[in-house]
Amino acid sequence: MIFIDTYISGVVIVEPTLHCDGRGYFFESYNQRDFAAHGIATDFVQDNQSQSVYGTIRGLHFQRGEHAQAKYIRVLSGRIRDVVVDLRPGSPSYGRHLTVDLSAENLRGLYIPPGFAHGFAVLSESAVISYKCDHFYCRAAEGGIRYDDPDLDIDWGVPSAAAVLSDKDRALPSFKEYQPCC
Ligand SMILES: Cc1cn([C@H]2C[C@H](O)[C@@H](COP(=O)(O)OP(=O)(O)O[C@H]3O[C@H](C)C(=O)[C@H](O)[C@H]3O)O2)c(=O)[nH]c1=O
Repeated sequence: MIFIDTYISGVVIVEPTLHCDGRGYFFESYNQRDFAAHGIATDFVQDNQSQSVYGTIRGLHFQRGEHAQAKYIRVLSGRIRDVVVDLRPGSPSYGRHLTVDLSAENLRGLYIPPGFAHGFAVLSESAVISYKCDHFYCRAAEGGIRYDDPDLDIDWGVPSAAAVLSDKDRALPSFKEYQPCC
């Protein structure tokens, strides 16, 4: 697998090595040794999977403090625009965001270290994503920032009239209002 560093330190695109033959293809979708060789120590404890219809925006979410999660996201079907916002105190890219389109066609994965708000928008009719987390879900530690925050000004690739969000996400605070600590 090939690791592509991005302009936000620690956020890495992962391109698998495909092995094709007359039956189809095979690739290693995750390899702890290869991640470590790229300087990414991983100890994932939970796998998540979600399916969403076109226009769904899930996020921007994070877990606070000791519950902060590193994630490794892949798309099993469809296409998404994945978005990360750097919330790491003191980071030179604090408050900057990165968008990466991931799909079942490009097979790209995205590794996100702890300290980021994460979300994605579904650009295809439907999308199924699968992602690894290195800390367990903790509802009490959940936080978030609204997807349409004017300061972040994120292009989700979905017209706002088509956006499908949970009530929880519609009620998230702005970047200015969110409380980063603890
Ligand atoms: C995240 C999570 C949720 N849940 C339960 C809680 C709710 O009853 C239900 C749906 O949760 P939620 O609406 O928070 O799901 P998403 O909007 O997909 O949240 C995720 O969206 C963005 C993209 C993320 O990166 C996070 O992993 C996560 O916040 O699943 C669990 O049981 N375990 C979990 O790990």
